[in-house]
Amino acid sequence: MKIRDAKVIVALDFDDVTLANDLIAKLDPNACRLKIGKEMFTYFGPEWVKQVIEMGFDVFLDLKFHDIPNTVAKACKAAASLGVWMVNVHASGGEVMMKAAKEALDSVSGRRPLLTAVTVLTSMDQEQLDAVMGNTPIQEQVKKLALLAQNCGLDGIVCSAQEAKALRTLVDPNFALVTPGIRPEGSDKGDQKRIATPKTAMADGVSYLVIGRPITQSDSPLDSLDAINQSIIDYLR
Ligand SMILES: O=C(O)c1cc(=O)[nH]c(=O)n1[C@@H]1O[C@H](COP(=O)(O)O)[C@@H](O)[C@H]1O
Repeated sequence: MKIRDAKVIVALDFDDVTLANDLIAKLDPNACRLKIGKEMFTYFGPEWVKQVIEMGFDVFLDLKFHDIPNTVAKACKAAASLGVWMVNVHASGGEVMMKAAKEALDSVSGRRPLLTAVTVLTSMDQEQLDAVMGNTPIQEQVKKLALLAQNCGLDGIVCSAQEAKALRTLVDPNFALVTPGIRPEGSDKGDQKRIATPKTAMADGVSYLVIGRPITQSDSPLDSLDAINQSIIDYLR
């Protein structure tokens, strides 16, 4: 199924590159984008990332950089050299770090990856956030980091779809809301806490839906992706 400007980013969290490549070979770059995260990058490295990009896919390199500004800036530049479509940092790294990342990407020649910032991980609920942050409501923390990221010139944030509706009234219309924790009706939550269905996420204004296990671990990943894309098309109609 081909859809224009694919909204689904399939999270490839495999420890076996053959399994990942088998799935990628069946996927259509017009029907989804791909996310390569810490596990696969650590096992299979930048050359494999380049191979996936050469197959025509937009790749979100999800390494969630969080370090001193100089280190994060250089890491972002390294990510850009691979030709990735999107790269992310942790917004809690702060203003100086995010601006350094943005400046580093602005200085690269050719296509510059989108730069997004993780706000509050979708695996966290209020109780977990309280344990690290004191008593700040999740929604408020996400809003604060979203505005900080936007003011630093980033292209968007990673948040849960549960915050999307409120954020849409706050951030620029083209500021990307990238939302993991997407669970089609009836699928297993796993370790995700702040979840939403693809349809609700779209209705609440998200830009991209990051979906891993509900697709990659399903009996028929292609059918699962098609069903999600169809629900998005139905919503957009
Ligand atoms: O940055 C991310 O992509 C991310 C941020 C976040 O807050 N929560 C989150 O789940 N992710 C990633 O999104 C993917 C979600 O995968 P599933 O839970 O299998 O759908 C994983 O690869 C996570 O690393």
